[in-house]
Amino acid sequence: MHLQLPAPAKLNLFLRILGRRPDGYHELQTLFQLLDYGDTLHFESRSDGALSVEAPGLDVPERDNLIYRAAQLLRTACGTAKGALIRLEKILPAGGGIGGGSSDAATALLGLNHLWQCGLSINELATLGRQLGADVPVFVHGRTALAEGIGEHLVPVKTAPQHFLVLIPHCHISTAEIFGHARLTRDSGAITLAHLRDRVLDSDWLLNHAGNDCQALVEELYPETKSAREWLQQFASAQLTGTGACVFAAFPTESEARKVFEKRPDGWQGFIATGVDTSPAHTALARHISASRK
Ligand SMILES: C[C@@](CO)(OP(=O)(O)O)[C@H](O)COP(=O)(O)OP(=O)(O)OC[C@H]1O[C@@H](n2ccc(N)nc2=O)[C@H](O)[C@@H]1O
Ligand SMILES: Nc1ncnc2c1ncn2[C@@H]1O[C@H](COP(=O)(O)OP(=O)(O)O)[C@@H](O)[C@H]1O
Repeated sequence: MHLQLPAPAKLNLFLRILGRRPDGYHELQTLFQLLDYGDTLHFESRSDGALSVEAPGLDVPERDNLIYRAAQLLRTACGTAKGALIRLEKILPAGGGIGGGSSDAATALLGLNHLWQCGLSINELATLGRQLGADVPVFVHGRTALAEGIGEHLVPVKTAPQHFLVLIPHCHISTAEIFGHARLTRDSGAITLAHLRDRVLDSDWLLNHAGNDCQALVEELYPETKSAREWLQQFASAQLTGTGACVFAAFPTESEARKVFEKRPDGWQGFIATGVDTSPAHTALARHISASRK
């Protein structure tokens, strides 16, 4: 059987760091905005039980690929000896703060749970995904959401329809490096969830008041992220996503976003994407399941 599923990117429309836990992880408040843009995974089931992941262009050994690790975890959890060939069409930059690796892992869990008929619930898949990274559960649940804890307490929200211009500076930023840095702001006051929920439709409030606590440090360590944000800031409020490196701004229409994108300096990379409430991976899997029942 062949199955093709998207692995969408996310943006952190704001990111507040409330403190550090004894295990070194940080308590956050963030808004994960899912996008209609991302990688694609192609799955083929294999009868010989072998598992392989092809990821042309991605400089990660096969066994370290989050897709491979997700597949192994799922095989153990559901006690199957079935195999698969998974091919990754990678367009999201690694270390960009847009969740590419985490989303690939989540799509692998969703796709293989179906292909291998494991029958795990979304909550069970999210718990497995958490072992791979703090960002994996939001992609498994597949809803744009406010997140607390280390990103695992999720409250789905609807955001204003928006088109995002995302710039990809030429640097790869390690999440662990930023969270381990002595000068990271990690004492933001918590905002109550109800208060946050009232403001998710207000993009100016999000960008101007909620902010991203990683941004000042990341801009100091990686000045190319600052140059990208300052350039974008000429046209709309612009901000870093996650621990970087990507920066983004929101526009009411796609054509406004595109007009600004076309003005970017030579050699600058990026993309335009629309915010979505539901993950395209969930939509595509539901469509596949309903088509195969006919
Ligand atoms: C903070 C976010 C916001 O989206 O940054 P980005 O990676 O997207 O930039 C994510 O939640 C990251 O999630 P993810 O990239 O899956 O993180 P993990 O692999 O679990 O952790 C990488 C490292 O970051 C640190 N870390 C991560 C999440 C967190 N809430 N507190 C932390 O201190 C830990 O040091 C950990 O060793
Ligand atoms: N399928 C994958 N796609 C991208 N990165 C992966 C993948 N599997 C493992 N990785 C590793 O995970 C790291 C973080 O990737 P990614 O999730 O794209 O960045 P970020 O957390 O900044 O959004 C990469 O630098 C890479 O070493």
